[in-house]
Order: sequence, then structure tokens, then C-alpha cells
Amino acid sequence: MTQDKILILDFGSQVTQLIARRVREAHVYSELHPYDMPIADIKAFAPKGIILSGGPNSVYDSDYQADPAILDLGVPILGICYGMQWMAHTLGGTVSPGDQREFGYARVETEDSTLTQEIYDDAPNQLDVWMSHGDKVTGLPEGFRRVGHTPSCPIAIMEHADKHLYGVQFHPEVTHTKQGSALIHRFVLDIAAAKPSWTMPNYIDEAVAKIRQQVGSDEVILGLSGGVDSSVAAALIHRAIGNQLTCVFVDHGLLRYKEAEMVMDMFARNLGVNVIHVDASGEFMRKLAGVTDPEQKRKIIGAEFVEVFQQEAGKRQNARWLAQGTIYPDVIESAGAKTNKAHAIKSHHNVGGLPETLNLSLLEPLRDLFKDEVRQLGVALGLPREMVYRHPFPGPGLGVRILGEVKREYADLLRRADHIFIEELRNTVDAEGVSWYDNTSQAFAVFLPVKSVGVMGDGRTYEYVVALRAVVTSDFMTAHWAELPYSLLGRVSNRIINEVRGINRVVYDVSGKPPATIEWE
Ligand SMILES: Nc1ncnc2c1ncn2[C@@H]1O[C@H](COP(=O)(O)OP(=O)(O)OP(=O)(O)O)[C@@H](O)[C@H]1O
Ligand SMILES: O=c1[nH]c(=O)c2[nH+]cn([C@@H]3O[C@H](COP(=O)(O)O)[C@@H](O)[C@H]3O)c2[nH]1
Ligand SMILES: NC(=O)CC[C@H](N)C(=O)O
Ligand SMILES: [Mg+2]
Repeated sequence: MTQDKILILDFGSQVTQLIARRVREAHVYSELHPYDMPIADIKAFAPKGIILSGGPNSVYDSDYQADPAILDLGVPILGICYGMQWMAHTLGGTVSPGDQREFGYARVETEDSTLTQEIYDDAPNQLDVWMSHGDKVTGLPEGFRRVGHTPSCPIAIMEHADKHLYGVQFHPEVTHTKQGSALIHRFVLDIAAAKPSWTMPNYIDEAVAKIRQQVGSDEVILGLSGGVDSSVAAALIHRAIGNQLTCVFVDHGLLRYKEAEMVMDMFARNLGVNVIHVDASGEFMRKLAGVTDPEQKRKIIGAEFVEVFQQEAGKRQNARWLAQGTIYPDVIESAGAKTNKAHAIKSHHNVGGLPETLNLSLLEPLRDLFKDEVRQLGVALGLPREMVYRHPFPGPGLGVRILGEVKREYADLLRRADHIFIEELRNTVDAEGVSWYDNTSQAFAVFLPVKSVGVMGDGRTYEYVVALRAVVTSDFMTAHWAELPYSLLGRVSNRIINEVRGINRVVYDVSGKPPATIEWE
């Protein structure tokens, strides 16, 4: 790649990904690597600037040390929190444990500084920042100046303008730091002088060329779900290699209302992409019969997906590649998952874990992109906005939204209830053209296999319950339940009970994540 790049060295902060996003928002390409990336690799990467992340440790008793040689590369460096402390400590300054932790909002008074020039909002020499630290820099390394402080943090910003080394104790990458984005852009564009050439049209040209070169005249198979990631991957690969791409769309009987028609319409008929529609619902339903345990259900669905893929790939001799819609957060999270022993809450389905006998190499053209970039790419490739801005839909589909045993009858009821909910959310468009569908990150209905008593048309009913779930979240790791208007909930409830025979009660889920999760299984 010929563009200017920013390297982010990760010391283990919870918010390192946000640094990469802020840099990319300045249209500069950035990558995140572990703090101990070898210096030879750093030189080969040839960054225009380096940003050191925060981290949970204390520099004076931690193994989390980067190679000090990075400080002599002549490349501008911005250290954030632990990153600043590491720089100070390594260059002979002093870092001490504070008597109290500082967490949350703080106002930084700044002095004349190269870093903070031109980033103020209204009041000059004042920044509204978010802090999260216990240690602080109490003695500057040689050649550095203090250019910012708060009442409890004597050195909140330090700089060595000649060497282009900068440190901030606060977190400019989080949105709570009001001038944070501007500060990161100042560092990236002015100080590191990176050219802002990371744009979608440029990206498409490069990605297309790369795919053509990688694949040659081989055939590529891609699992198409109708979701955002696999759809955008399909459109991009199709742009690169046309008919050498074959998509496999698996109908497991647990898809949303008219999903299969929608996917075939869009990809096969409108975009001219080869799509094989495999109706495997019979097989999936048979395997799921009698199974009530959520983890077991997930495993059965995952294994069955692999089975279908294997059958389809086996039918084509020239198929040497399996394409996936893996995106950058997936890459970062699976790298993290290797090192931390977090509890497995749910086994997430994906097409990964395919058997070696399949003999396909992986093609993952979206693995450098964040979800919002994937969406921009989708629009730039000509996919309709309403498809690209859809809520995510899990691979196991309605299988994890029907509690306990999965039955066709339940899936049919749930599909219709879910469709009514989504339709009503989309119908609430305000003056700016924004609906409650846009204002929620994920919304769906859940089927509860319990019956309750109702009365309709003077008669007794004894039917199933549907729960509505709608959440607001930016990363799906934590989420708030959406405060949907009562009138909207009322309309949805009325329509479901009137239109879906077999359901006589609708409830709304008001649990956050944590302690609940977004899906019910
Ligand atoms: N019904 C399906 N048929 C074929 N492949 C599928 C199906 N469901 C899921 N997959 C595969 O599993 C992958 C992971 O699914 P995941 O839901 O994470 O991504 P997505 O569906 O592409 O996007 P989104 O996150 O917007 O739903 C998909 O990219 C796709 O390759
Ligand atoms: O592709 C997927 N395969 C899965 O097996 C799976 N399980 C959960 N999800 C999605 O992940 C996000 C977080 O969900 P939870 O809070 O329920 O864990 C939500 O967006 C869920 O829809 C999945 N996506
Ligand atoms: N957020 C951080 O980088 C914290 C750095 C260090 N662990 C401290 O408490 O000061
Ligand atoms: Mg999906």
C-alpha cells in the first residue's frame, strides 16, 4: 500500500480501537499492533507517526515495555496515558503512584504548545478531557516542557517539540474529551504530516487490484448471509473477479421474513452475482429436534453450516478460496482472545473452524476495516443504503431467538411478529428522515414457548408470548435497552396480537448488557 500510515502500539487499554478510528476519521490509514512489535517490523511498516496507547499496568513495575529504539527513529510519537508514562520513564523522567486515582472529567489549562495549537473550541488554553489513571509523571525527562496541567495532575501534557515527542495524561480518543478528535488530527495531519488519502474510492481500487492478484484465475466461494459484512465482501469481490465468485446462501429455516427472496433479488437478479440458494431447512430442523440447550443448539447449527459448505465446495474443482466478511474488530478480538482467558458466554457461530479437508485458502478483503467503513464501502459499491445500514443478524438466526426447542411452527410465528416490529420501527420517520430503526442498533422479537391466557372477541385464548428487544450500543459489548415511545410499543403489540394468530401477549425487554446479553440465548 502506498499511503501514509500511523502505527498504534497497544499497551492493553480497553479503548485502543478508538485511537485507530479517530486516525482513520482523519482519512489516514492506521494499524494496531502489540506494544512489543519488533523494531525491524516497525521500520518495515514505515509509519509517519506512532501513537502509544494507555494500559492497565504501572510502568515502574511492568513487563509492558516497548523497544526504546522507537524514540530514536525520528518519527513523531504521541503517548497517551500509560504511553506517556512509558515515554517519560524510559527517557529518564519520573513516574509516581498518585495518592488518589483520577477518573472522569477534568479541565486542563494549557500553555503555549505545538500539540494543542488550533484545537480549542471556545476558550483558548483550556481543554475538557477525560482522565483514567492512578500514576502520573512527576519529573520531566530532559528536553521536555510541561505544556498542560490540572489541579491534581501537574503534568497533563508534555512535549519535546524538536524531537516531535508528545505525551498526554488524558484520553483524546474517547468522545468525552471534547477536543480529542482535533488533537489526534493535529498530531496525525500537521505534526506527523500524513497525507489524508485513506478514502473509499482509493480503497476500492487497491482492494480490487489486490484480490485479482491474489486469486488469479481460481474460483472463490463465499458464504452469503444477507448481513452487512458478507454482502459488502460479495459486492467487492464480484467487482474484482466477476463470475469467478460463487456465493452460497444457506436457508436454515431460521431466517428473517422474506430474507431468502431479498438476498436472491438483490444479488442474483440485480447485481448479477452467482448465488446458490441451498434450502437446508429440513436437515437443520431434523438435527435440532428435541434439543433445548442453547450451547448445544449453537454447536449443531455451526456444524451443519460447515456440512453444507463442504458439500457445495466439493462440487467445484477450481474452487481454491473461501471468502469471509471478517472485519477489523474480529481480527483484534480474536488476537485478544488468544491471550486472555475470558469466560466463554456464548460460542459464536461463524464459518471459521472449517475442516482442513476442505483445502481452501481464506480470502478476507474487509479485514482492515471497521464496521462504519464497511458500510461506506458498501454504499460506494452501489449496494442500497437500507441493506448496508441493516441491524446485524446472528448466524444461528431465529435459532437463538426461539427459547428452548426449535420448531418450524415457532419460527413461522416469530418471523411474522419480528417483521411487524421492524416494519413499525421503520415507519416512525421524523422530519430529518431518521426512524427508530436508525436510532436503535439492533431490534428483534423473541419467541417464548410458554402460553398465557387472554380474551379476544369475548372468547378465551391460550397462546404463546413474544418479547420485543431493542438496544442501543456502539460496540455490542455493552448495551442499553432502547427507550422506545409507549405509543410505538402499543402499536406493535396490537398488530402482533391481531395479525399473528397463536400469539396473545407481547412484552418488552428492559434489561441492559451486562447483566443480560443482547440475544436471549
Ligand atoms: N445463512 C447463511 N448462509 C451463508 N453464510 C452465512 C449465513 N449466515 C452466516 N453466514 C456466514 O457467517 C459469517 C458471519 O456472520 P455474521 O452475522 O457475523 O456476519 P454478516 O452476516 O456478514 O454481517 P452482520 O454482522 O451484519 O450480520 C457471514 O459473513 C457469512 O459468511
Ligand atoms: O454472527 C453471529 N453469530 C453468533 O453466533 C452470534 N451470537 C450473538 N451474535 C451477535 O453478537 C452481538 C452480541 O450478542 P450477545 O450480547 O447476545 O452476546 C449481537 O449483535 C448478536 O446478534 C452473534 N453473531
Ligand atoms: N489508562 C491508563 O493508561 C492508566 C495508566 C496507569 N495504569 C495508571 O493508572 O496511571
Ligand atoms: Mg449476520
